[in-house]
This record gives sequence, C-alpha cells and structure tokens, in this order.
Amino acid sequence: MTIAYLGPAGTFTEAALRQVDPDGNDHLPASSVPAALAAVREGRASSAVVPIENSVEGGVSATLDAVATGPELRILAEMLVPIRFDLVALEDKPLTAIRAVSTHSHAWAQVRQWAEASIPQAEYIPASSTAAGALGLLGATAAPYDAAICAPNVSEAHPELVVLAENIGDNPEAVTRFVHLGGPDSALPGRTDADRTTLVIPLWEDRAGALMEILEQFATRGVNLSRIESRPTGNYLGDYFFSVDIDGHIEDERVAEALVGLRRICPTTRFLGSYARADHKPATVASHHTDGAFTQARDWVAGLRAQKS
Ligand SMILES: O=C(O)C(=O)C[C@]1(C(=O)O)C=C[C@@H](O)C=C1
Repeated sequence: MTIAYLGPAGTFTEAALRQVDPDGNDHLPASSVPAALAAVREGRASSAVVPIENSVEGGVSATLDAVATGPELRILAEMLVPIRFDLVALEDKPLTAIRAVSTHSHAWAQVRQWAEASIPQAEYIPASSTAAGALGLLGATAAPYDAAICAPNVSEAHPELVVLAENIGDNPEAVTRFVHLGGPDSALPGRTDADRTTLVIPLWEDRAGALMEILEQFATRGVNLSRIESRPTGNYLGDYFFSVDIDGHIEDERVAEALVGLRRICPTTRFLGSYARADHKPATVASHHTDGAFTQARDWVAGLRAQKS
C-alpha cells in the first residue's frame, strides 16, 4: 500500500501523511503534486497525499488543476496541519548577511512581510517544497542560496542546519488543508454528521447568468459552499472551470439533488469525493432541507404520478 506524497521527508505534506499512516514506511516522495498524483494514476502508488488549501494563500493551484483533468481520482480524507516556519542556514550569521533564500512558493507567500522587514536584501529562489529547499543546503554541490525556510522538524532531523529565526510566518494561526486521494474505484467514505464534497464544474456555456445557474443548484437545496475558485483550463483565454467545496455528503438528499441539477446544466461536472471534515464542523441544515423533507416531497410526487387511469 504505497502512499505517494509531495516530498522529500520533512515537508508539511509528510506531516499530513503521518496523520493518515503514522507508523507506515511505504511512502513514495514525489518532487511535485502532479508527480505524486501520476504515481496513483499509473499504479505505482495506491494513494497520494497533497496540499489543497492554505488559510492564508488560498487554493493550491497545482492540486486544483491536476485533479480537474486526466484520469479521475477520489478524495478519501482531509487533514489539517498547523503551519510554522523557521529560517535555517549552514552556519550562524546575522540576517543582514543572507544573500539568497529558498523555499516553496506557498511558504514564501506566507512569510513575505517578515522577509521584507527582516531580510529585504535576500533574493528569493523557488524550491519544489520547503524540505527540498532546506535539504539543498546540505547537498554535495553548493546551493545557489545560503538560507532556507522550512518546517521545524527539518532542522530537528538534520542538526547540521542552524536555526537563524523561529516562527517567522506572517500569520501564526496559518493552517494548510491536505487531501488523501485514491483511484476512481476507491470505496466512498461513509457519511458522518460533518462532511465535505469536492467538485470540478467546467463552465458548460459561456453566457450571462451561467455561474448564477450553477450556484442556484446549491442555494435552492440549502447546500452551503465553503470554497469556490475559478481556474483557467489552459485551452484558450477565458475558458475556466470552477473548483468547489460544499458542506455535506453525496448521501445527503440535498447534496444528491443539487448534483442531479448540476449535472443537467454542466454534463462534464466531476465528482472528486465526499469525506469527513477534519474540523468536525457539522453543516447547518434548515428543516425543509433535511433528508426527511426531500423524501417526503418525493414520495408525494411519486404517489401522484402513480394515479394513472
Ligand atoms: O513544501 C511543503 O512543505 C509542502 O508540503 C507544500 C506546502 C503548500 O503547497 O502549500 C504545504 C504547506 C505550506 O503551506 C507550504 C507549502
């Protein structure tokens, strides 16, 4: 049961993976989100863990785009990881002496204010992950940077790294949401009282009111959206899809009814999964949007239709 993840060891993604598989060691580090997902799609891994949303930076585009096209995948679970960044180097030195610093672009976005105030002279060098940036300092060949920004557990695992500044994130409450994905035939996680469903909705027809028509499918069934982002398909300018998280499980009548409506107006709508929310926050459901209200109304219509001569 190999699990692929955005590696190497020491990334925040690995911390999320440890929540799913604390003692396992059949973990396959990948150098990018698409590479981790390709390992599942090509059968080299049974599942993968990747970041999907950060409380400061928003959706992780690499993940939103990679799951929107290509062979389908299913989200099995989500995990939350509190984000804490340290600045590390190979030797102790004043912050004013740092020439270039490396980290993942999402991490850089979360320390930007600190960096502007504390190391304004430093050039930013992107890394494929926070741990990859830090481990680059330890490589056999000299890295084109002399400091890196990573999770504290990287310097804990590699005592050669000196921590120059601790807890440098602009928002100390930052959290990243990760998802555990399997192949399209993965068993649907059971319904709890606090679930989330993730969808990809390509804009079927570019016309006035198209987005409103999509949103109406949720609004009229009492389904709350917790995230909506538009992403370019890459096909041509102005061609977009929506990446959407809604409160609830496909086994909830209101969610199932909304998906029926959605699929009618956007026939290429993609279901990415229904799974338990990591924060266990239950959806607020009005009495006329409960399972009972939907089945009662449906039974009423079925009864009327059965009265044929
Ligand atoms: O580079 C890492 O350590 C990752 O796990 C990736 C990632 C991300 O893509 O957002 C995860 C959490 C942090 O927000 C910064 C980077």
